[in-house]
Amino acid sequence: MEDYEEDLYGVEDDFHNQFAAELEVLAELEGTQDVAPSENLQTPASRPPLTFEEAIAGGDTAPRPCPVRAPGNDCRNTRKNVRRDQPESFSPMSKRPRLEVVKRLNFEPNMEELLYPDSPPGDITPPPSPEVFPEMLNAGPSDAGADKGTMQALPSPRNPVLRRPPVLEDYINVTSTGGERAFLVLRADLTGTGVQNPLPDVQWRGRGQLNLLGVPFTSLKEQVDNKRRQQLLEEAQQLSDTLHSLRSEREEAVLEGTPAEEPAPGQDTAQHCLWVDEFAPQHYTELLSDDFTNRCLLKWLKLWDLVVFGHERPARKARPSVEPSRVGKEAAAPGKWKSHEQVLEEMLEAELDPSRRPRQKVALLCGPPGLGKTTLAHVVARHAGYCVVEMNASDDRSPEAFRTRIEAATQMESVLGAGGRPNCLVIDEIDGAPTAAINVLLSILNRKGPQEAEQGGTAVPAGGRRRRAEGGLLTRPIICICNDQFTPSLRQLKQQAFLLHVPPTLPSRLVQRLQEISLQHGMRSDPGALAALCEKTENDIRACINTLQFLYGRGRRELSVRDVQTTHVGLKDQRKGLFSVWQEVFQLPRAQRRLVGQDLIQATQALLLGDGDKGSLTLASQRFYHILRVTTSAGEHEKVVQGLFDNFLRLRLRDSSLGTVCCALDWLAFDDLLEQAAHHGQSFQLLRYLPFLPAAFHVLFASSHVPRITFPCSQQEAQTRMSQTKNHIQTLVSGMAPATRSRATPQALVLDTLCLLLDVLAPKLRPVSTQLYSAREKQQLSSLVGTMLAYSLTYHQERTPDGQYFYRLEPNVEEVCRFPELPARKPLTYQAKQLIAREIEMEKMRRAEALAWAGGGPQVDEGPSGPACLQMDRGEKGVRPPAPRNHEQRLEHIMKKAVLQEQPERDFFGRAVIRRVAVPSREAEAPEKDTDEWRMGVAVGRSEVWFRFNEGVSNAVRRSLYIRDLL
Ligand SMILES: Nc1ncnc2c1ncn2[C@@H]1O[C@H](COP(=O)(O)OP(=O)(O)OP(=O)(O)O)[C@@H](O)[C@H]1O
Repeated sequence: MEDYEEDLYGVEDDFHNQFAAELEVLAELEGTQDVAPSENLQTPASRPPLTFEEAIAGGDTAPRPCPVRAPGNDCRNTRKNVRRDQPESFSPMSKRPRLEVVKRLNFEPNMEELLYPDSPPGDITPPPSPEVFPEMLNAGPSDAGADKGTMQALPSPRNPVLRRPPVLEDYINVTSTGGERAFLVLRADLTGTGVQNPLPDVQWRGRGQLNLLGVPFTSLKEQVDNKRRQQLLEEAQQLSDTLHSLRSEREEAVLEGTPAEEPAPGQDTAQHCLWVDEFAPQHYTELLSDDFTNRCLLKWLKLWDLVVFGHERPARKARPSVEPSRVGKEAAAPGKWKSHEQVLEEMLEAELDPSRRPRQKVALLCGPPGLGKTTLAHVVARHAGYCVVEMNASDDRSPEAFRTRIEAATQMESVLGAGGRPNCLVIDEIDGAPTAAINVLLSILNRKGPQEAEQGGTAVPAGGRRRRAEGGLLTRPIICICNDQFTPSLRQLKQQAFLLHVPPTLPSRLVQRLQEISLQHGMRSDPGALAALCEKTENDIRACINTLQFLYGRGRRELSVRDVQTTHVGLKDQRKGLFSVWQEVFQLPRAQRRLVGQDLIQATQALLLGDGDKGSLTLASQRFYHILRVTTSAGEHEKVVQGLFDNFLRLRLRDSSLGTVCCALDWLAFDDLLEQAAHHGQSFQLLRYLPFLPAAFHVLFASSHVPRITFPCSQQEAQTRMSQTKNHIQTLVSGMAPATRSRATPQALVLDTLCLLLDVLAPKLRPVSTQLYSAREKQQLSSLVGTMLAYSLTYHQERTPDGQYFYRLEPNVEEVCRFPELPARKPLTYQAKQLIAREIEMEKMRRAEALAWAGGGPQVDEGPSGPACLQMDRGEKGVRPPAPRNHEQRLEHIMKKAVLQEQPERDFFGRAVIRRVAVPSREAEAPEKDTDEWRMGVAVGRSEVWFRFNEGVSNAVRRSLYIRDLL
C-alpha cells in the first residue's frame, strides 16, 4: 500500500484541481462518519503493485490509507479488524483515494510551513505550539526518537485549517497578511485549559504560572515545614537528653547516699530565695559603698542623738596639727571654692539649731541604681539605733498620703517588734514624687520649735496653738533616696537637705564580694570574668549578683568571660539625662580609651559595613549595644538627635576626608525619613530603628577627649525663622494688588520672584531733589513706586538700639531670599530709601483720593492717576487729552464737595441755626470784587499754582518764593 501511495504521489490530476473544493467538503463529511469498511480488502502483500493507469482505472476500489479518525488505535490493526468484521458489500469509500490526493496537493504554502518538520508528508497534524516545539526538538537524541515514534503513532486529526468554510462544524475565519483567507474548525476543549494541547504527555511549562521563583512555592513551603519539624525534633531530643542525664545523676546520688544531695528542709525555699536578699549586708562593715559616704551618713544620724535619745554630743577633739593650717589656708584664700567633702564636713561640724536638731533635717542620697543606697540607709540607721520605716514615694504619690505616712513614721513609735527604738524614715525613689508631695515634706521640715518661734518673734501661745493644729515638730531623721538628683521637683528639697552623692562601688571590692558569694554556692569564677561582669553592669551590685544566680540556675558551675559577654544582663530601667546621653555617645568608656587608635577605626568600619568577624568586634559591639540601651532608655529621641546634630561638627574629627561626616549626615537623613514614614504613614513599627542613629554616631565619632557639649538650639532657631518667613510671605501676598496676586503663589514668590524683585527695586537714583530728575529718571522712579505698591512694599523708618535711624523694607522680604550674613547686592542709600518711602506715601494718598473722588462724583473716568497717569502723560499724549494735574484734581474735588455738602448750620444740640439777616452796610453793598479776601479765594481756588507745606521733609534745593509770584 505504501508503494502504491508512493506511486501515486506527485501525480497531477486535473480532475482534482477542478473539484478540489468539492473533494474537501466530501472529505470533511467522511471525517464525521464512522470508520467505513473497505469494499475490497487486500493485504499489501497479497496485492500486486499497480501501475498508474490501473490505479486510475481502479478508482474507488483502490486501497486507501487508514482512516484518520481512530484515536488510540493502531492504523493497521483497525484496518485488519474492519476487514474481518465488516461485510465487503457495504462500502461508501469510493472517494478515499482522491481525498489522499487532495491532502497531498497541499495548495497552501503558508500552512505547509507550519507543519511539523519531521512529520511525514501526508501527516496534516497541526504543529505544536511554538513553545513546545523547540523543547520537543531539543529533548535529546533518545527522546527525540521516542517522540518521533509517538508522533507517528499518534492519530493525526483532520486538518482544521480549511480554505472553505466547513459545513457541519463551527469555525472562525482568518485572513493572512497576503489576503488569503483560511477557516479554522472549532473543536470542543476537552482538557478545559483553554489551550489546545497537542501533546497531552508533554507538560506545558508552568501550567499557566509564570514560575518566577524557579522552585515552586509549594515546594519551598514544604522545605520550610520540614526544616521546622526537624528543628523541633532536635530540641525535643535535647530536652529529653538533659532530663535523662539529670535523672540519672539524681539516681546515682541516691544510690551513693550523698547527704548533700538529699533535699534539706529549707533547701526548696533557699532555691527560690534571691541571692541579693540572702547576701544583703547586715552590718556596717559589710557595706560595699564608699566609706566616706557611709561615715558621713552615720555622722549626720548621730547629730539627731540629742533630740531623739537625749545623748549629749561628744565634745569635738581639737586637731592641733591640721586645724591651724586649715584655718590659715581658708583665711588666706577666703574666696576659694570648697570641695564637696569640705562642705559636708563643715555641715556636720556646724552647731545644732535652737531646737537642738541638725540644721539639715533630711539627708538625700543620690546615685545610679544598684549601688546599695537603700541598703546603706537601712544598715546605718539600724547601726545608729533606729527602727527603719521605709516608704516608696513612687507608690504613695498623693500629698495627703505623703503627709499621713510621714507623720505616722515620725510622730508615732512602733510598739511591736522594734524594741522601743525610735523610727527613722527612709523615703525611697523620692525623684518619682510629684512637687506637691515634696512640698508637704518641706512644710513638715520647716515647722518651727518654740525656741525658733521666739527667735523669730512669733507670739508663743498663738504659735503653740497653730503648731498643734498643723502637727508637731519633726524630731526624727528622714533619709531620702533618689537616682536622679536633677529632677525638677527636688530643687527646693536639695537646698535644705544634707546631700550625699553615692559614688560607684569600687570594682575590686565588688569582685571580692562576688567571689565570696559564688564560692558559697560552689560556683567557680575567676576574677577576670567577675571584673568583666562588673564592667558590664556598671558596678551594679544587684545586677551582678542576679546574673550569677541566673547562670547558676541554668546549670553553670563555672563563670567564664564568654558567659558574661553572651548573657543579657537585666539592669534596672534607668533614665539618663540628656547631657549624659550625649556625653556617652561622643566619649569612649573609660576602659576603652587606651585602645584608641589601635583597633577602633577597623572596628568602626567593620561594624558599619558589617564585614568583621565577631571575635574582633566584641569591644565595639559592646559599646554599640550600650549606647543603644542608653538612648532607648533616655526616651527623648528627637532632643537626643538634635543634640548630636548640633554638636558633632564641633568635635575633633579623626577622619580628614570627612567620610564620617558624610556618613553621619546620611544617618540623619535616614532618621528623618524614618520619622516621617512612622508618623505620617502611621507605620509605627519603624520607630524601633530610631535608636540606631546615636549608636552609629558613637561608632563614628566617639573619642577619648571630653566633648564640649552645648544644648541644641538650631532646630528652635530654624523653626522660628521659618515661621517668620512664612509670615512675611503671607503679609506680602495679602497686601498685593489683585492683578499681581493672581500670578504670585507663595512658592513662586520665594523661588522665582522675590530675589529678582529685590534687584528691580534697587535702581540707581541720584541723590538730588526729584525736581531735578530727568524725564527718564522720573519715569524710573514712578515705575519703581508702582512696582512697590503692586507688591505692597514700602520702606519703614526704624531705630537701632544705639540710636541710629535706618529704613527697612516692609514686609522684609530680604529676610526671605537673602542670607543674613551676605551683604545686599545693590544697597540703596538712606536718602534714596527715604525718597522712595515718601513717593510711595504720596502715591498712596493720590490713589486714595482718586478713589474717594470716584466714589463721590459721577465723573469718575477722568483717567488714571499716579504713575499710570504719568505714563499716560508721556506715552499717549496724542491719543487722549492730558488729565488734570493732581493738585487741580484735589482742589476741584474739595470745592465740589464743599458745594455739594453745604448743610444748614446747626447749634450744639443739632438744631438748625437761623441767622438774622443783617442790614447790609455800604461797603457790603458794593461789589467787593477787589477785596483781598476775594482775591485770595480766587487765587486758591482758581489759580494754577497750589502748594502744600510738608513738615519735616527737606528737599535739597530751596529758593525764596513770594505769594505775589503765585498770584
Ligand atoms: N554590700 C553588699 N553586699 C551584698 N549585697 C548588697 C550589698 N549592698 C547592697 N546589696 C544588694 O544589692 C541590692 C541592691 O541594693 P539597693 O536596693 O540598696 O540599691 P539601691 O542603690 O538602693 O538601688 P535602687 O536605686 O534601685 O533602689 C540589694 O538587694 C542588696 O541586698
